[in-house]
This record gives sequence, C-alpha cells and structure tokens, in this order.
Amino acid sequence: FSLRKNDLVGEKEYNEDLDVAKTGLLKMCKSCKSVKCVPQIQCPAHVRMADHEKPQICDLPAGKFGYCCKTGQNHTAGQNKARRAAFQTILPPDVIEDARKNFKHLMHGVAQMPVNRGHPEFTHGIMFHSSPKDDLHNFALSNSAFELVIASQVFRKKEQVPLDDLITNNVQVEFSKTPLAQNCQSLPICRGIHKYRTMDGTCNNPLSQRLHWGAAGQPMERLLPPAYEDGIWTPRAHSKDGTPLLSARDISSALFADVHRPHPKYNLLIMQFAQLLAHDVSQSASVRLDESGGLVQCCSPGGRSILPPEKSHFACLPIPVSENDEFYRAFGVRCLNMVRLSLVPSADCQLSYGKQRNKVTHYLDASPIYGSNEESARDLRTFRGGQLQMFNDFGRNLLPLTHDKNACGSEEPGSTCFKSGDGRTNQIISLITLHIVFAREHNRIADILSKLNPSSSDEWLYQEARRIVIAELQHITYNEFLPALIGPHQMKRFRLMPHQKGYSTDYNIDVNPAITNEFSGAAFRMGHSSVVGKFHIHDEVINIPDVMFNPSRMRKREFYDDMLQTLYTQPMQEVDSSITHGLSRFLFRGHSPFGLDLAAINIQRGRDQGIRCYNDYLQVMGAPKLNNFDQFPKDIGAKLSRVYRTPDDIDLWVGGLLERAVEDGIVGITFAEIIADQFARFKQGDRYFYEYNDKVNPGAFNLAQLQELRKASISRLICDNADHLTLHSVPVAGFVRADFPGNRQVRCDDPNLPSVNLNAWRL
Ligand code: HEM
Ligand SMILES: [Ca+2]
Repeated sequence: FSLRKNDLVGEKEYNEDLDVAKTGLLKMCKSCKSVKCVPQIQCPAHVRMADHEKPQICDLPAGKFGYCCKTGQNHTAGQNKARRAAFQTILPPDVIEDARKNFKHLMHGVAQMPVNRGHPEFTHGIMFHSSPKDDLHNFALSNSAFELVIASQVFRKKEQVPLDDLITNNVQVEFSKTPLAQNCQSLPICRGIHKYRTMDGTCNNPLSQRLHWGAAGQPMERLLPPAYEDGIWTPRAHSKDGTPLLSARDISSALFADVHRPHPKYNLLIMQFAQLLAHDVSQSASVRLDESGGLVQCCSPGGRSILPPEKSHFACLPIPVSENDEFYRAFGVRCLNMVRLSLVPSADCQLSYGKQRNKVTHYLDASPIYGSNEESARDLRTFRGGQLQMFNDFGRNLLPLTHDKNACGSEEPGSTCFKSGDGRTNQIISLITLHIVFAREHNRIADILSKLNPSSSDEWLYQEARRIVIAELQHITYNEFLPALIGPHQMKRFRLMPHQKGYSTDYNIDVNPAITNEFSGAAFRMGHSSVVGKFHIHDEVINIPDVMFNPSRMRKREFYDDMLQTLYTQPMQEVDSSITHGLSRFLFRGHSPFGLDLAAINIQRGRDQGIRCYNDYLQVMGAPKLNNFDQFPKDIGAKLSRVYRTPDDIDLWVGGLLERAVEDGIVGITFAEIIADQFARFKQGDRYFYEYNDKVNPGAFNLAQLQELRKASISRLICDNADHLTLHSVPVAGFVRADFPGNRQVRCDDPNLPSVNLNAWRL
C-alpha cells in the first residue's frame, strides 16, 4: 500500500510544507551555507527539536524540502549540551564493584547445552562465523563490552539517569579514566598515506580521531536512539500500552504467507547481487559460549520448551512458538533458538547503550571477495602475478576449497565447501556463483595488467586489480542496482547517480560511513522477501533449503553457467508480505523435517538491536504517524490489529515490507529512504570511492581510467567470467527480466555490451 495519501512525495503536501515555512515556524533558505541540504531522514535529530529549533529548510533536487543540516555522524547525540552536567561525570567505585560482581555472576551462570552439528540452529550459527581466530577475538571484545554495558546499567540505576539522556548519549562518563579502562579499544595507527584502501578499512577518514571509521569490528551506528526498555540493552518486550508484545513467530505466521508473486520487471540476479552487497557491508556476530566459538542453546532438546531462566545463558532471546502454531505444532516445537548479537566497546569508550559489532568493513569495498583483515586477505592470495587462489576443477576455476569444518557445518569426508573473504559464502549456491564471477574478474584483470606491464610486481598487480574490481562493484551498484531498488526519485534526492563525466565532489569528511542498525537489522533485510523458493535449472527443480551450505552441485560441469542463466531468467519475488517457506519454515533444515523461520528471526533481531517501531521512522522522514489500523488497507489492517495492540508497536521490518513499492522501484518509501541514506554514507564517507579525484582519494583514477570504469555493467562482468558452455548471451539490462519489453538479449561478443578497456592502465 502507499503512504502517499498522507505523506511524502505528494505535490499538495509539499506546498503545505512551504506554507508552514512562509508563515514562520520553519525558516526557509535558498541554499545552505557551510552545511548541506539533506532529506529529513539525514537530519534525524529534528524529531526531538521544538519547532523554533528546527534547522532551516531548503529545496532538494527532486522536490520536497530538506533541512540545512550538519549530518552524517552521531545522530543519536543530544541536542541540549547544557543538561550534561546534571549528574556525576565520574564513575563511583561502588558502581565499578557492583558491575564487576554482576558481570562475573552472568559469566558463571552460563548454560552448557550443546548445539548439535547438522541441526538448523547450528547452521544459523555459521552465519556469524569467519575464522577460529576471529571467534576468539570476538569473545574477548564482546565480554569487554558487556562489562561496560553492565556498569552503565548499574550507574543508571544508582544515579537515576533519565532514559532520554542515556539514549541520546547525554551522559559524559568516560570509562577510559576508570579501572574498567582495559575494556576500551585503542585507535588504529596509520603510517603515511595509503594509495590503496587497507584490508580492514582503517585509515580511510584522514582525521586522527576518525581513523577507525568504517573499519571491520567497529560498531553499527543508528539513525534514531535505541528502543531498549532500560535504555541500555534490555530488548523491547512490551506494547506501548504495557502489555507483552506477541511472539515474533506469531507475527510471522499471521502476516507472512508464502504466495508466489513474481516481479513483473526484475530477475533473481538482483536478489543475489543484493545479498552479496549485504555481506559486503554487514556481518553481525552472535554471543558465544566460550573462546572456541561454542554456540549458545536457549531451547530444550527438540525445541520442546524454552529453557528456564536459571538454566539460560544471559544472551538468550529465544522465540516462543504457540501450541497451536500452524506449522511447528506437528513437530511439538515450542521454542526457536535465538541468541543476541555481540557488542563492542565504542571508540570513545563512554558510558552508553550497547552497540552491536560489525565484523566486516562497513565500506562497499568487495570485502567478501578479499577479506576484511590482512590475515584472511593473505590467505586468499597466490602471491604470483597478483592472482587470487582458485580451485581448478577440470579446467574450470572455482573458489578454493576449505577444510574449516565450521564453514559448511558438514564433517562428511569429500564434501565440497568453498573459501572466500566472507564466512557466509556457502550459504546458498547462487551466492557462490557471484563470488566466483568476482574472483575470476580479479584474476582476469590482473592477467591483462601483467601483460600490459610485464615488469610489474605481484603486489602492484594484486592491489591495482582489486582497486578496479571495487570500482566496478561500486559503479554497478550505483548505476544499475540502486536505481532499480529505490527508484529514480530517491536517487536524485540523495544525489546518488554516478556522474557521466569528470569527478564527483560529494566527499564529506564529516560523514561516518558506518552501517546503521536500521539498515542491517530491517531495511536491507527486504531481500528476504525477494528470494524464490525453487530454482528451475533446465528440467530440475531445486528447493533452496537443499542448496544451503551444501554446494557440491557447483562441481557439475555446466552448473555454474546454468545457475547464471537461471538468475537472469527467473523473476525475483516481489518485495511484500510474502516470504517463501524455504526461509520461513525450512531455513537450514538440513536433514531435519523442519527448519527455522527467518521472518520471525528478523522481527526478533530488530528487538535485539533496539530498533524503534515503524511509526518513529515515518516521523523521521517527515510523514505523519499512523494512529489507527484503519489507515492501512482493510485486509492488512485487520491482520495487523490481531498481532499488535497499537500501530505504535509495529516492528520496522514488518511495517516497511507492507508498504507499496515506490514508483519505478522495488521497495516501499521507508526502506527506500533508509537504504538511500546508507548508500549516501558509503559514497560521501568513503575517501577511496571510485569517482573522487586525487584531492580526496590518494588512489584516484585518472580521467581516462574513470571513463573506462563507467562502462562496467553486471552483464559485461558475467559475460567476461562465464564458462561459455551453456551461457553465450545476456540481456543488456542485466537486472531486468530477459522477457521484459525493451530488454534485448545480446551475444557476449556484441559491441553493444561495452567493455572496460584496460589499456588506460598501461604505465
Ligand atoms: C538467499 C537466501 C537467504 C538466506 C538463507 C538468508 C539468511 C539470513 C540469515 C540466517 C541471516 C541472519 C539472521 C539473524 O540471525 O539475524 C541473514 C541476515 C541478513 N540478510 Fe539474509 N538471507 C538470504 C538472502 C538475503 C538477501 C537476498 C538479502 C538482500 C538484501 C539479505 C540481507 C541480509 C542482511 C542485511 C542481513 C543482516 C546481516 C548482519 O548484519 O549480520 N539476505 N540472512
Ligand atoms: Ca565491506
């Protein structure tokens, strides 16, 4: 459905906004001096300001006003600094003592229920896996963050700190000046200026206090303050009217049926590309039992019941299943395992709410291909000719194989499991296909560069090919993918379209590129609705749960080409209130008769991440809140009213999916805005973005190279890296269904499919 009637892009409302401006509550300015004119969502503190405090309004390129606003960092920060001195700014010793006691108690009370290999919840755990070393590191960091979070809880209670001050970072207590300082993280050290981006994303922003921005391991940011019940880490569990919220599983089964609704325009390749992007910019980590990465179990065997509190790990957030559940009833399942996300101390190490750790580089930098730290990057290289390792399978280059038994969860001898820069590569076989495309592209480019410049070193070839691959990925994302996803209107308002010529001047040193909880915990999970339950490959029908963490089919000679063809020809599913049972009943089922429910997981995860309810995001975009279920279309309103007490309770992921898609886009307006904000950060906050000149980017492309990179397209990329056994032609518009009017199928050698000419890299 559309919110247009009561908000956002309607011409009438735009004029009304201007009337308000003229009558004086809001001031109008033609252009913003020293600050930028941004859409309201990029100036989110405006919702907490009185009318006379609001920033000046200004015109945005595609209509609707924006705010003159210094934006891009610390959105949840308080506006009223004067209030800060109201409470203690030092941490009293008894708070520290109590915090340490509480922390020890939590760590000793942990349950030791095993999570068995092969079970759906074991496979769910693999989603957060990267390497044994990283598990160890994560365990230590997460414990540090918990000790600080507990200290914050004790302090808040003792000092009676108002919730509002806490969630807007208005309490100035620095742990670095207390005995808890050993839990603080140190800032990275950057020596000189790097021509190439670092593997872990450090040293991107040039200011000394911001060298960690966007780096792997840094916390997720937020658009709005968290919705924790205690302001710190207790998940939202109550309706605005004080009654308990319904279980995420009940909401999932009432609202998200499995209805086949093929998208009239877009194909599955766009779904698959979206997942690769999601993995590039976000990987959270679940809390672990011990240093070796043992998984936490919150349900009794067989999911028969939720473990009682005295046997439960402190990070348990299991999903209750009703006795009469339409699906799980048949198996006697009353509990779906769910463990809360790991936290990380923030760089300023101040008393605050819990901040979730992102394990990968926040930047859009092809980290799933190269890795998010120096060590995993080295592990993927051959150190000859700039090449990445490949597994040569009877003449076809596939990703290298791995023996890490946690990468696919299977211990069967001889089973196939691939290695890449990301621990989730084997999650679904179509994702592996795209990984192979990009890894082959790297090697193809390194090979051409070495022929053009025979005396160049392995390091130069590797870094230069990497820089080109990242540029291609960024260009395809901003030129082909994003316009399809969020529509042309948002592209203009957020200034996201690539330039046709010359350099972009959009770099903004004040923009923190970090992903927001709203993006990774809700908006970009829109992709789960676009997934299809069955792949059709010639006469074979493959149920998706059968190819999750089970990639052996990739070794069939023609499978890679065939899978690519399927991604081109099969439509994606509409992004709406339908989720395939392959995800909502059988997720990671393996050999079990039932699996997990990803829709319920997304809802529960949103509560874990402290994401506010849907209505708050309508407000931050400048749209009125929904006060009544009657404001939704009849059937949706009726269903919603059965699972939520008031419209103020609706989870963001749910509300966003129920909206009608924006014009010429795939997602509704709320997700479109959150996604647009995020991709604006990836662009404005990344010094190494491919369109910047050498005043900004120490590894800038020259103009001739940049002009070549603008020829990159998803279809050229696939053509250049296919086996050409069954795939010989591609549609010109690669994300659009081949049968969509106006889309043409061309042979891979057709000159109408331009190529990036690497002669521009001859030294
Ligand atoms: C193809 C089938 C897919 C499966 C089986 C799958 C499964 C999962 C699972 C199990 C999680 C972790 C859930 C949690 O515990 O919170 C997850 C997270 C996520 N998924 Fe998917 N997903 C799929 C496709 C996609 C697609 C197409 C997108 C596209 C945009 C996407 C975006 C995300 C995002 C943004 C996250 C959060 C990542 C993080 O911050 O950790 N997924 N997915
Ligand atoms: Ca990345």
